[in-house]
Amino acid sequence: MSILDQIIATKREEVAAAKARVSVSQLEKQGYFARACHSLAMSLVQPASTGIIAEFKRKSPSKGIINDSMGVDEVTRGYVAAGAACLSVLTDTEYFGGTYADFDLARRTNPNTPILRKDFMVDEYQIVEAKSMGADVVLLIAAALSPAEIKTLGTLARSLGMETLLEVHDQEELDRSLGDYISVVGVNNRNLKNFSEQNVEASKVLADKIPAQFVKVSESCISGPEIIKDLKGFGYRGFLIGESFMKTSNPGQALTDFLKQ
Ligand SMILES: O=C(O)c1ccccc1NCC(=O)[C@H](O)[C@H](O)COP(=O)(O)O
Repeated sequence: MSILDQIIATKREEVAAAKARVSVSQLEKQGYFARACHSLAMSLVQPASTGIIAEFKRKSPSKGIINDSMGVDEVTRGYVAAGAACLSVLTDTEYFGGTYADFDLARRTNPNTPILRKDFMVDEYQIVEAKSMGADVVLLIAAALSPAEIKTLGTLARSLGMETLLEVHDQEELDRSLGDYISVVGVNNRNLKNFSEQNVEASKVLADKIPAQFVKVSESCISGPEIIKDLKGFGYRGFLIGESFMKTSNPGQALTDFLKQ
């Protein structure tokens, strides 16, 4: 069983437990459910946008502990001050050390910035939950979902006013997953089945395969500003970065330094 299969199996158990605790109709009455969302796509295409989607990430299956000493409020405030176009906040606890409380604090700290709920979405319940948490964008990972599941989850997310970030790693995933329920296409440079790649080749290979109407985002393994310059030449407008910032003692400053070079 790959790590992705393990994560998805755990996620299905967690969702079943969450459904037993809080019903969909309760979710629809609470939190930020009625809030209007910010647009990730619009934020990325602004002429002055940095394109950076800055991630709060404590640990990961590929790297282990990255940063377990800093708070989400301090880190995300630093990211936004440095010019992040969007925040990404992990809500998976088991594998990434994120929590719903992290998301809530990021939302309250940064009311005017789009925030991606970074988790493994496998059930419509999580889409409603994301809206009630105050998410603007949800992630749909093609390696973990069938085309029918992507359509169902994406259609629901869009009907609730959120955007969808479709994540693919190769052309087969891209070709079977696109639809009008997808807002933005992200190429994950990391192969989630075996963590083999540590470069951004996947983004380069897929750049001209992504239809022009979708804003392109490159995700993972972005270790320096020169890589962003290179990817911009391939048409990328968004750059999802976690570890490079989170492994420093001041992630906001690390983003500032990235943007200066
Ligand atoms: O990061 C992992 O090890 C990982 C393992 C299994 C599934 C997903 C995983 N990462 C999710 C991500 O998409 C990254 O957190 C995100 O793109 C930022 O990547 P990085 O800049 O390399 O931290």
